[in-house]
Amino acid sequence: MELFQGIFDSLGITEFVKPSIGITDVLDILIVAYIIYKIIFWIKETRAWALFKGILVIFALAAVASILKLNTILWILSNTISVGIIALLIVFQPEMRKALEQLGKGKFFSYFTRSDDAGDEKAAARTVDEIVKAAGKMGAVKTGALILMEQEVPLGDLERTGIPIDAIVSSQLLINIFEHNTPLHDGAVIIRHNRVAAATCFLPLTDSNEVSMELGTRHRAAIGASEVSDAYVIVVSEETGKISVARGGVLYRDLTTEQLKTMLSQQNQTGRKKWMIWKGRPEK
Ligand SMILES: Nc1ncnc2c1ncn2[C@@H]1O[C@H](COP(=O)(O)OP(=O)(O)OP(=O)(O)O)[C@@H](O)[C@H]1O
Repeated sequence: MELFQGIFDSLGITEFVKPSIGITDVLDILIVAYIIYKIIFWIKETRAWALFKGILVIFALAAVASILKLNTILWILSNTISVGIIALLIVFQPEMRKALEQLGKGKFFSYFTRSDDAGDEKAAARTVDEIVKAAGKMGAVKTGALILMEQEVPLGDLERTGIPIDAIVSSQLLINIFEHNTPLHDGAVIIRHNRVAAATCFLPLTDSNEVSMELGTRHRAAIGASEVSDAYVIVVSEETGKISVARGGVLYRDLTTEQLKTMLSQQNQTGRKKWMIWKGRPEK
């Protein structure tokens, strides 16, 4: 303590106030640390990571400009920062919207809002089987298809661009929907709570320049939809018959039906795990 007092004396601070840390301060620090951790994690998961690195470069530039007293650069930086913040909000509107939706529809609320159908493991497994069967059959005859399986993030906005169906998922229904030259074949099908909610839905196209040039708008729409939601997006290529899945902005290409089934079954397991945590007992 004397050491600190000596330091404070040398700095001209006469009164040394002993800091007091209570349980609320510890809680406060833990919450802030958790929020910062989540934000960094979110940045790394989205397109914001590249932008974040860009911002760091600008900060480094500003520091150098400030040390070297490069007034013109400093003036430009200080006058563009407010415009830059608005531009960030516009560019990352889909990511921010997704983050807020996940917050609102997150684990806590999903426990209370989970419908019986969604919790029905058998129905979910049957849905996966029907989708896999349909994808395999459509791939074999090169019928193009685009199917979204809704997860936590609601797809209401995308659903409203299509035609409501509200029917139990079956491979026959899916094959029929995507049959060439039929009224419902264009666009995407949305599956919610093991039911076909809508068809002919229009999805946002990704603007990522990392997407292979050989992929057309169906695949770009699949990636785009997976960027703005946590849906599993299944694509069957009309050109090659190959099956792909887009998830979190990543396209997993050229999957076998077994791989597709394994991938789609993961969502059931995630749901089951959540159920176990909240209920405190294993699901049968
Ligand atoms: N934004 C969109 N939302 C929903 N569906 C779309 C969208 N864009 C294209 N599609 C669907 O994709 C079809 C066109 O696919 P296109 O040939 O351009 O893509 P592709 O990725 O090369 O797929 P494929 O390998 O099946 O040819 C359209 O007829 C339509 O059904």
